[in-house]
Amino acid sequence: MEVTARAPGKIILSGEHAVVHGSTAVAASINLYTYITLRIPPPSETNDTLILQLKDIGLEFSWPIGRIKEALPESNGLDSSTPATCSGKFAESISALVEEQNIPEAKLALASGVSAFLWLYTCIQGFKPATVIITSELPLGSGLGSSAAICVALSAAFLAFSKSSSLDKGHQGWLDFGENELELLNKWAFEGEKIIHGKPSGIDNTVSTYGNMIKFKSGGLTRIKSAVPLRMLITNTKVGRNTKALVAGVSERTLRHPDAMTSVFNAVDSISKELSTIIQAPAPDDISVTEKEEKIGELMEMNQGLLQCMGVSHASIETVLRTTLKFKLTSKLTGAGGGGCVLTLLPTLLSGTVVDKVIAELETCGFQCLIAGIGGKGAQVSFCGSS
Ligand SMILES: Nc1ncnc2c1ncn2[C@@H]1O[C@H](COP(=O)(O)OP(=O)(O)O)[C@@H](O)[C@H]1O
Ligand SMILES: C[C@@](O)(CCOP(=O)(O)O)CC(=O)O
Ligand SMILES: [Mg+2]
Repeated sequence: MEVTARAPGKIILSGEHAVVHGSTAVAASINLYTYITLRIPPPSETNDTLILQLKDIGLEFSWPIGRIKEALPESNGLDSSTPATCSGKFAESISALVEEQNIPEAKLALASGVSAFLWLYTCIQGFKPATVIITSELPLGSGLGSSAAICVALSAAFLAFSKSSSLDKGHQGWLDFGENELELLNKWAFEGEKIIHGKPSGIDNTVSTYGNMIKFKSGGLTRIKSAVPLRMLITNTKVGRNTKALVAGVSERTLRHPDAMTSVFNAVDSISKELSTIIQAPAPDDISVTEKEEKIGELMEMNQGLLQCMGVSHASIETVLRTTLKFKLTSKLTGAGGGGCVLTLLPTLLSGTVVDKVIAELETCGFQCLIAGIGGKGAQVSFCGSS
């Protein structure tokens, strides 16, 4: 039996970090995906191992099923239709299973992703031998939601073969999940994100699960649709950072300055609500499109200022802001900040020559630029390999 699942990365148009503290945020999926292939051998095969291959990273991990049973005896009693949190004893046992794999020092950041894999696999699939292969088009730890995409794709692949799945296994090509199944896989993915992020808001796994564009607040989503296509340049500063540490840093600042930070979060909430209204408003002609884009740019600039207040900007991000401003373009960081990726709004009437010049200047700083498609499909599976 074999299934491949895919889940997209995302950009946050406004509201990162503040969304962890209850503010509204707006996010969209992008057309870069993480793929998970799950191969369950037939019962006649005697291989009694769980294998995890990180294809593009060139690493393979494996655990004898007996070792997993010994470390996590209780996880088999969990029910795949009731998402469970990996805490206390479970978290210690998962860490021990990951430590035994001796992940190379330089790749230790992967440990939390491997932990999320083990948790989701044992809870949803139990103690079956299998091979799980991960590939990703997303840069890891750059603000494009690779952690959420892996958790959503893992949950999608594992749930596709769970007892409760009603998916048509004879379907050719990519298959969408039904509403109830999406809700369940989003909840499982959130449990995986908790292992990687500590205190995620849930926006990343939600937009990766449902795709398109969403407004998100305190765990609740509203699907939104942009009335005009949005074009964003994504610049990867290639400065590595870790979402968990940045989220914790903002929480510590909030403890030190609760009143000031509450005001910052309230301002972000207003920005996100206004942004979502503007994005959805019809723009019948070029003038109204331009006016709309100017407002979006201004709101992005205001959000960036507030992200600086939260302490999550970085010298590399400031370099991108200064460079794009020379071309009268507005930018903001996206995701957790501290390096990672920056979004630059590319107005509809901006000429291709200017775009090329901005990209060339950013690339001379050592950054990497891409223009991703915004707002595609969310989690999907294919029972006959990827298509
Ligand atoms: N393809 C993958 N394979 C293994 N781990 C992954 C993969 N994608 C993401 N992860 C996990 O997610 C972490 C990055 O998540 P995070 O710091 O939230 O940044 P982002 O979500 O913006 O990429 C990685 O360090 C790793 O633990
Ligand atoms: C900073 C935050 O708002 C987004 C983090 O996104 P990313 O992991 O940097 O892609 C955290 C969250 O909402 O869980
Ligand atoms: Mg993440």
